[in-house]
Amino acid sequence: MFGLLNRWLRYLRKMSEDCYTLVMLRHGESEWTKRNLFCGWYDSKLSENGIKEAHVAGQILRDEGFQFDHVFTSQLSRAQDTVQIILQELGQSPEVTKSWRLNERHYGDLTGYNKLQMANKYGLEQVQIWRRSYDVLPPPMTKDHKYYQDIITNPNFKIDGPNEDQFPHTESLKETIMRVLPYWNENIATEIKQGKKVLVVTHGTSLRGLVKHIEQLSDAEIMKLNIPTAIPFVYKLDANLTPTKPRQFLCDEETVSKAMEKVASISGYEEKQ
Ligand SMILES: O=C(O)[C@H](O)COP(=O)(O)O
Repeated sequence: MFGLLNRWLRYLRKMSEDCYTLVMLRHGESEWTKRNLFCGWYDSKLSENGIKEAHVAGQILRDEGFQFDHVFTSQLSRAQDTVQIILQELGQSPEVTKSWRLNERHYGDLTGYNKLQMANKYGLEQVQIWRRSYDVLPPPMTKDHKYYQDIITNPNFKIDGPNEDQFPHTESLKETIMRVLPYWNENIATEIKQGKKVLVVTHGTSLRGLVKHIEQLSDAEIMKLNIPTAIPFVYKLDANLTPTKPRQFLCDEETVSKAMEKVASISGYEEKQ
């Protein structure tokens, strides 16, 4: 009887121990983020500042002694270029896997428009609903949209999909999660459970989807989260990939909260038409 109880207690203790470490980060600032434009599936490059941010992220990971076996990223250059810079700083060459399923959410018809100008046109409240609500879709991108051809013909989106039926014309966080989660379960979670040291480098909304799932946040809680560019954050996970501690950003609290405020706000740059 006692033997059985002891074994059961040992099992429970083991389940709540840190088994795995997962590191995630959002790519460095892109040219379009700098210009305060809705970007989504448009393949905007890293800005000069974004390149610097990626170097700093790599240096932080190097100084903290992280070694990675497998990096997962999206099919968008701003994330892939961030990965290359980080690996250069780390002096490591782990396997790198890219998938459209980790792309930023598709921002529909808003793509390419200035966030502040959209707030002036539709009201700040509506723009914030499009940006942060769980399931309100931005208006869809139609074929006559200025950036439709650029996006639909991106050769990177022909490598592992999406096929025609899967190609989005707009996405909320809910639709983003619906394509990110199967990829997490089938590819990323399986690697972590095999003991591989995994780094995930993606985008604001695809990361919010992953954070929502990992931390089991409610629809209301995730609306309040803004993920800063290029600040790595770490999870300690148990055998079921449940966090044993709160997510930890590898940066001082003040810098993280300022960077989060910057992401939340759209009061910055307004383009001259
Ligand atoms: O696609 C974009 O415009 C950005 O990556 C995220 O922008 P947001 O913070 O307005 O969602």
